[in-house]
Amino acid sequence: MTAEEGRCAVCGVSGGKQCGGCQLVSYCGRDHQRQHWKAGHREQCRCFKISNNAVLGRHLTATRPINRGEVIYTDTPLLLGPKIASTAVCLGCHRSLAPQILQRTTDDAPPTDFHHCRHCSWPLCGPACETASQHKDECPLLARSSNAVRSRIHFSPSEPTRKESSYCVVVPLRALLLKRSNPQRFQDTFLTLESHLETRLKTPLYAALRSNLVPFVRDVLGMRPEVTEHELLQIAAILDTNCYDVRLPERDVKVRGLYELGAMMSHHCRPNTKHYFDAKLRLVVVATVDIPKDAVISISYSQPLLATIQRRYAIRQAKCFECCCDRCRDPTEMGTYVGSIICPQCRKTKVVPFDPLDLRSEWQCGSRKCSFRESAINMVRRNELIQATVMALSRSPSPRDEYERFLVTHLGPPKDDGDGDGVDSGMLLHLWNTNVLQVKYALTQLYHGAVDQPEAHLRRQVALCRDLLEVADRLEPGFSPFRGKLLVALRDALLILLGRGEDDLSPQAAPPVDSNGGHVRPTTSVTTMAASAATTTSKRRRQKGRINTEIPPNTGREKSTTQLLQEVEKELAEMRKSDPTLEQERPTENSNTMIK
Ligand SMILES: C[S@@+](CC[C@H](N)C(=O)[O-])C[C@H]1O[C@@H](n2cnc3c(N)ncnc32)[C@H](O)[C@@H]1O
Repeated sequence: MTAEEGRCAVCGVSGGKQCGGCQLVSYCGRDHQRQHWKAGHREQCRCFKISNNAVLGRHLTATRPINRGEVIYTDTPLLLGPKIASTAVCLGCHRSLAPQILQRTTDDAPPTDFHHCRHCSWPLCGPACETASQHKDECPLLARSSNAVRSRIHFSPSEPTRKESSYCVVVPLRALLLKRSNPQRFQDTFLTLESHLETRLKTPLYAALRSNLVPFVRDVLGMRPEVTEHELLQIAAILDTNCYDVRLPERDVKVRGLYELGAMMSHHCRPNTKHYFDAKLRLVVVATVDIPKDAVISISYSQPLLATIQRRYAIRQAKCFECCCDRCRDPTEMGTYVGSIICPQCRKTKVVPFDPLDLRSEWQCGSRKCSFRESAINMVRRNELIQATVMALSRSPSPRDEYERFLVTHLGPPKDDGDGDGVDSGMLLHLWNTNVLQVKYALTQLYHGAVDQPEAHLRRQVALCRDLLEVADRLEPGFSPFRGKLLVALRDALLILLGRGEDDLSPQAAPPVDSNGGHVRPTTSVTTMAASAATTTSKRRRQKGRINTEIPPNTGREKSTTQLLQEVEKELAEMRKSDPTLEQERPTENSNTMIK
């Protein structure tokens, strides 16, 4: 009985009230609605359905309009366990093991080894985890590998977070245990998931799995009668195509999880949902924007600040398909030009791909008056060089200062090269180029946190967050994790500024470079120069109506600290309602340049 027919799902009488959850069934009144709920609608009541088409395969579509912030579903893991290469992790509770030893280590108590399970020898946090539900069924099988594992996984003081590839056997083994305990579910759910096995078999990873995973499971663990080589590799491929990285900040580790509904989510580079994992490691999917009825419900398998070539490459490698979403098809990437550089020939306009979906397609200067052309491969090489520089900076002893220097070097302090356009012609990056964005985002995480920061740093943080929020609005709008993290960083900087009585955010109110009252560390000149370079260059370019004209002016610049803080707090309060993890992860000095 459908809502359209308007008849009560229980008694068939003309009913006036629709189920608010799915809007697919109607009731004559509350009693029958309750009765129907208990009789099974509880499990069926969803705001989405599984659809299928030639491009996406199976995917989720909305069966009614879904509001921004609504939880779309919560999904329990079908399988969970260590990643293919993992730092030492407890197979019982999935806690990282090295931090526990390091905490106990003192001058008097030198580092020891992990606790090794008394039955199978695999490392665990302690005796209690030997009988944990995750571990107890696999333990007798893993015991057959005890000699090999003891010599391979042990605590190494010089490399406490070394990744160990032996962990690649654990989740496939757990899949085989599912096959034993629930053959129907294994057959009907697990084995129907997409694997891209044929493509994966041609990769070096699968060559390695064939020579490591297969003999380990079939010969060492003695499962030859239960599983063929083909089935084992298919299991590995299904896991690689469908697993989520489950970040467990409080356990200091990332594991992989397979979720039945989660595995039905298709990808979009500008997704309409986000997800988090609750205390029971369930996957919770939340709408980040309003989703109309019948729209595809998507997540992103990638990172928003990567350029199209980089995202498509990463997706092809990890998930074996070519993304052709709106953002990938748009040479300007929703007006952000994340993958572009400024034309090395005319220095006035950005270089964009002729066909962003074709790697053989040329890139060309956006100006019709300029003849500059470059192959995609050369664009990739240029980008890789800059990327390598950024990666090196992230490993330097003082990444924050190095990042600021990078911005000064690549965006340039405002200096005129004399050609009359007010723009330094040496600089090929622009304010929203992928490398610049990665560096700016890393800076927001590095500036975040210290209450005793100099005012110049706080103002810099505010400016960086507001700039990146404009990017977020184009690339991951609404309640996205990217916007959430920026809003939290912005809120904290504004709170400190306000606490110091600084209610004026206009550039004129910023302290001059040389009069910081002893607050500012030697890095300030770089900070201030970078901030000033970014705003002035951008202003000049906008005024010139050429480079960066597509970047809208920061209209909120004149707002007072109080006003801006109120707006940010309001949005965060809305976001928090459906995402308790919003403020969970605090940045550290090691925050890298990637968002997820
Ligand atoms: C997690 S699964 C999603 C469910 C899968 N479509 C199915 O039918 O089982 C991921 C796979 O779905 C397909 N897929 C997801 N998003 C896609 C997209 N935007 N374009 C093309 N294929 C996509 C790819 O084959 C990808 O490897």
